[in-house]
Amino acid sequence: MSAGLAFSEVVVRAGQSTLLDGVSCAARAGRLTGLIGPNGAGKSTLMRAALGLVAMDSGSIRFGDADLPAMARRDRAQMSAFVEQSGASEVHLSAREVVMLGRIPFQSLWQSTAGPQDDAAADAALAAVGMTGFAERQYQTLSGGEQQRLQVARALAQQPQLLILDEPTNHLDVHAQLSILNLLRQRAQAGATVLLALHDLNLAAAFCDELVVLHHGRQVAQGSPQAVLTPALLADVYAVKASVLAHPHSGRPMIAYDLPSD
Ligand SMILES: Nc1ncnc2c1ncn2[C@@H]1O[C@H](COP(=O)(O)OP(=O)(O)OP(=O)(O)O)[C@@H](O)[C@H]1O
Repeated sequence: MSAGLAFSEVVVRAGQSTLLDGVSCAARAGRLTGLIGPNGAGKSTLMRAALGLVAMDSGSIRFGDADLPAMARRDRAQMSAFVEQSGASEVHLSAREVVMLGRIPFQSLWQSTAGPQDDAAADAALAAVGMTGFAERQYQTLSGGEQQRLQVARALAQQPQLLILDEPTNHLDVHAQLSILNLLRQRAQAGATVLLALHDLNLAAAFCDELVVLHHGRQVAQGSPQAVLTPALLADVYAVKASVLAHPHSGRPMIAYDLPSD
C-alpha cells in the first residue's frame, strides 16, 4: 500500500464553470502538506472532493489503496477527519460533547455510548488544544477562536490516519496559531497524513514540509517551501511583489511583501 493521499487528474465542474481542471498532487504520510493559492483557487473544493462531499467529473483520489470518495461514510470517518473552513456555530452541545462527535465512527451502531477509550481520546484532545477548562461550556457561547480550537480537538479525538483541515488557523491569535500548527506537525511526525489549506504563507513556510499551489483550479507547483515560494510565483499567482528572505533561526523562507503603491 502506498502511504498518503494522491489526487490524479481531478476534474470538478459546476454548470459552465470548471472548479478543478485536472489537478494531480499528493500529500505524503508523515508529512505536513500545505495547500495554498488565492481566494477561489479551488482549495476547499479539492479537500471536499477527497471526502466525497463534492462530486468529481473525472479523476481519482486515493488514500493508500482506498478510493477515498467512494468509501462508505463510516469507513471513511474511521480513517479520516475533516475540519471545515467555518464549522456550524449554532450547535447546542457542550464543548466536550462537540469533541466526542469525533468518536462516533468508533461506537457500535446498536450501542452508541462512549467507552473509556473514547473519554480518554476526547480528554487528550481537549488538553492538546488548551481547552480542558472549557469542557462544560456551551459551544455557541465560545469565541470564534475557541470554537476553532474545539473543531481541531474533535478531529484529533478521531485519531485519524488522514487529517484534512481547511484554514485551521482562522480566528486564532498568534500563540494559538503556532501551537495548533505544531500539534498538526506532531501528528504528521507520528505518521499521519496531514493536508491543510492556509492563507498565511509565512506560517505555511514555517511549518509545512511540502506545499501544493492551486491557481484558477489548476495545480501550478508542488515542492518544499524553499522551492515553491519564489518572488516569481508570488507575482504570478498572488499578483504581489515580495522579497523572500531566510528565517534567522530556521533558514526557512520568510516573505516580506511590498506594499501596493497608489
Ligand atoms: N457549487 C458551486 N457552483 C459554482 N461555483 C462554485 C461552487 N462551489 C465553488 N464554486 C467556485 O469555485 C471556485 C473555487 O472555490 P473554493 O471554495 O474551492 O476556493 P478556495 O480556494 O477554497 O477559496 P478561499 O481561499 O476563498 O476559501 C470559486 O470561484 C467558487 O466561487
